[in-house]
Amino acid sequence: MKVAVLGCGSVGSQVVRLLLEQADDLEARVGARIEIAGVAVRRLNAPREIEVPDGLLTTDSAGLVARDDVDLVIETIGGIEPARSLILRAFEHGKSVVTANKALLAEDGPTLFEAADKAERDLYYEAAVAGAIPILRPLRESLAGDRVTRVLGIVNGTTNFILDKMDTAGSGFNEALDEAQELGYAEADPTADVEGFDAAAKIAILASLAFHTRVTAADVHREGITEVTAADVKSAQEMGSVVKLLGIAELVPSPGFETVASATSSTSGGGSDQGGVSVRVHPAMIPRSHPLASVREAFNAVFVESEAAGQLMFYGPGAGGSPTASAVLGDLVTVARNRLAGTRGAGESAYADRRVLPMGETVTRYHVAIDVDDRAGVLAAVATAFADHGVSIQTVRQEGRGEDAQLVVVSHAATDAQLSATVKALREMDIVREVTSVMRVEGGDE
Ligand SMILES: NC(=O)C1=CN([C@@H]2O[C@H](COP(=O)(O)OP(=O)(O)OC[C@H]3O[C@@H](n4cnc5c(N)ncnc54)[C@H](O)[C@@H]3O)[C@@H](O)[C@H]2O)C=CC1
Ligand SMILES: N[C@@H](CC=O)C(=O)O
Ligand code: NA
Repeated sequence: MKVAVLGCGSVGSQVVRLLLEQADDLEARVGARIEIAGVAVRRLNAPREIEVPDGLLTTDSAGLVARDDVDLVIETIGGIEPARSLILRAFEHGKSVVTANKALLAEDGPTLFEAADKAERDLYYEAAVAGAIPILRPLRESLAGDRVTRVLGIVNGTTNFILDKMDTAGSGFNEALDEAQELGYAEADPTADVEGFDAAAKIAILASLAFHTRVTAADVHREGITEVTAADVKSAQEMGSVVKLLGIAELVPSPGFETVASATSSTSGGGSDQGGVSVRVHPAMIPRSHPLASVREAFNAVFVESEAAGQLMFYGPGAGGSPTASAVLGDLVTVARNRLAGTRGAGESAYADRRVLPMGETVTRYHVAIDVDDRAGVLAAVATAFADHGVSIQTVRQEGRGEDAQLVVVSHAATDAQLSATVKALREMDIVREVTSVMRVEGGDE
């Protein structure tokens, strides 16, 4: 079998290395030798991490994917174009495709799935979410008989590294970002990481698979970590929590349904049901006892809750050329085997067609730290602001006295709209000097 590799950057170069170094083992596992037909690059003599054998490099990516002798195409160029056109062209010419491209899948996955269906070929993309960690195949295959209710993920290595440094070394945001860039985790332009775009693409892909529906990056409520301050991190520490950038996808029962289980058990013949989904990326405080709190440095983890299996956690390296290439090669073995057997894996499963809730309707909890005047009636006034917006308080503690008095309130679950209206009202109160920290709370009791 012949494989075309598109792109020879961090991931593509490691894919080529593994294809060459492990050719004999791959042959034994697949049942056919996998040879590289060509490696498409932008410039033939650019510096590369590996030496590509003579005659394989080409700048004609469109020609390579259409070649008659090519069976399989690996796309590691990234971005929307020309990656999308090349993948569509590969399907038009009957190739099976493996890609690491989360941005493209999250923006325009359905176009790719439809092309794969029409061509009756495979489209596999394990590397696109959390790098080496097997998470898409478990959702698509291992958990296909269960009902997933929630996915919580630390799916961006750069932001986890920054938040971890702020927590453990007391680093400031910029200092931690500089270190992440020096260590090669962050992109040269780290906007996609720190503003949550990368995590948003990944949680859109996870939500689609977990809930058998279509969720695109545009559906995801997204907040990055640029506003996270040392005060937020300290406030989290004081309540035994840690700040993480979380990708969250959860099944939400429709009004009138008591639980997710009752909503989903109403499934009709066509498979659609009454539950919607909330899909979001934002910083959140989680208790240090939660398994995700132990995910340090640039590691990733995806915590899955399902009705029958209960809680599962998938952990490991979510970025880097070699770990990501491991996931690409795993997919390659599967699609090559399928091709030899004249079959294909499961395609897109989007039968449930669920509504994506606006953030205002999403039920969350807030941690709010407020600098206040330390005098009689202040606590009651603050509590009233919460009550006026229908938000119940779980805990309040006071820190400091006089000029330094601070109230730290953790709410019970309420809609995000109720909670943000409460914070707005607090900011307008005379007794409130400053609202110093507002952050959502996840992973604890409601
Ligand atoms: N680097 C990582 O840790 C991870 C990357 N990914 C995904 O893997 C993909 C590749 O990422 P990286 O290797 O990190 O990016 P990269 O920027 O290191 O490599 C992309 C390569 O594609 C080349 N390229 C651009 N246009 C081309 C064209 N028209 N024809 C041929 N080559 C072209 C570029 O010159 C570059 O060498 C992206 O979709 C990324 O999101 C996924 C998980 C982790
Ligand atoms: N920049 C990403 C790389 C992989 O997706 C990250 O930091 O996780
Ligand atoms: Na993965």
